[in-house]
Amino acid sequence: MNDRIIIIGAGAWGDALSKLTQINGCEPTIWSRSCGRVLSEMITDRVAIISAVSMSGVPAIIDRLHGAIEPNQIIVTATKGLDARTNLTPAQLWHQAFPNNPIVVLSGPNLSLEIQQGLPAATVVASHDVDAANTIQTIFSSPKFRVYTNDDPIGVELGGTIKNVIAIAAGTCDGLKLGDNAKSALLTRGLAEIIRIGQYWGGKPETFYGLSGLGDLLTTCNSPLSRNYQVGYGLAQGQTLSEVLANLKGTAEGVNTTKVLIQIADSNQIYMPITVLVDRLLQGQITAPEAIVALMSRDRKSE
Ligand SMILES: NC(=O)c1ccc[n+]([C@@H]2O[C@H](COP(=O)([O-])OP(=O)(O)OC[C@H]3O[C@@H](n4cnc5c(N)ncnc54)[C@H](O)[C@@H]3O)[C@@H](O)[C@H]2O)c1
Ligand SMILES: O=P(O)(O)OC[C@H](O)CO
Repeated sequence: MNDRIIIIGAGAWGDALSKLTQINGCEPTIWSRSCGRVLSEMITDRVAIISAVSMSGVPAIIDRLHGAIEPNQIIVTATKGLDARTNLTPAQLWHQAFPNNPIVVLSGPNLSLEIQQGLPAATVVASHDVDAANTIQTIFSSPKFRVYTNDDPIGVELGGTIKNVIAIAAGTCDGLKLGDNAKSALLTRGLAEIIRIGQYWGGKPETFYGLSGLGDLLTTCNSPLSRNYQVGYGLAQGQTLSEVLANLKGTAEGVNTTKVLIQIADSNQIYMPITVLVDRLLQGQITAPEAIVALMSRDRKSE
């Protein structure tokens, strides 16, 4: 299987995933927009096609691959975002375009810099196709990377995606130096919010307590390496969103994910108080201290 993997996207995550497969003796081909080669010509005979592009690039990559993928090829999506045009997840977009292919979602608490440094980590590969999940587990498993299979791809995908919104809130909380009590309250209520909308979308509640939900929430909300956390931290310092994004290395998917979540929550009456305030903060309609006051002064309720 040495050279039969292709990774699409040479950003921070595509590079880290490539390194993980190399530990197992794979020699993956990496495709990026700037490599000068035709993607559809490079996927012939690949066992797995691994997409690690940011959300904004997923529709364009799918377009490039139309008519080129064989039904037995496994599509792995490692993107953590939501499509602003359709409100679909990346795995749903891939499935819509390639309904006969096995789709595997790869997601977990996986900061790329720590993985590049050779530090240990764990992740989840989720699919309705057990054989496909097992194949991807074998490709990535190593003493540095523990890979669990899972049969709830939508739950795994949404955990890793929605936590980015809570990570923006967590960065804001730390930027304002609100302390550990406030942070724990935010993360716990943030998880409740993730489960509420995640279940509506079809995810299993227990999935959100696993690595791709709670696990990734803890990593992203506690690490200054997280770009989403950095967005919240910068806003708490009084920077505008444009100023924060201008200095950010790479993509903070939570910014666009917030917009999509607000639309879904609004049209389905799903209560998402943290997401609503993150949205208002990102839009510059409210300051970080005002967002905290608004969160704390809501109507009393039971847990
Ligand atoms: N960096 C991490 O620690 C990490 C970990 C897990 C998951 N992710 C997720 O992986 C995805 C990519 O993250 P990243 O950190 O590599 O981001 P990045 O900003 O470093 O890289 C994004 C990549 O997507 C490519 N891309 C964007 N639009 C494209 C298009 N239209 N056509 C072709 N390629 C396009 C870019 O060229 C680049 O290679 C995100 O959804 C992110 O949430 C990142
Ligand atoms: O840098 P972020 O905020 O995109 O976080 C990276 C990963 O999602 C952490 O698992």
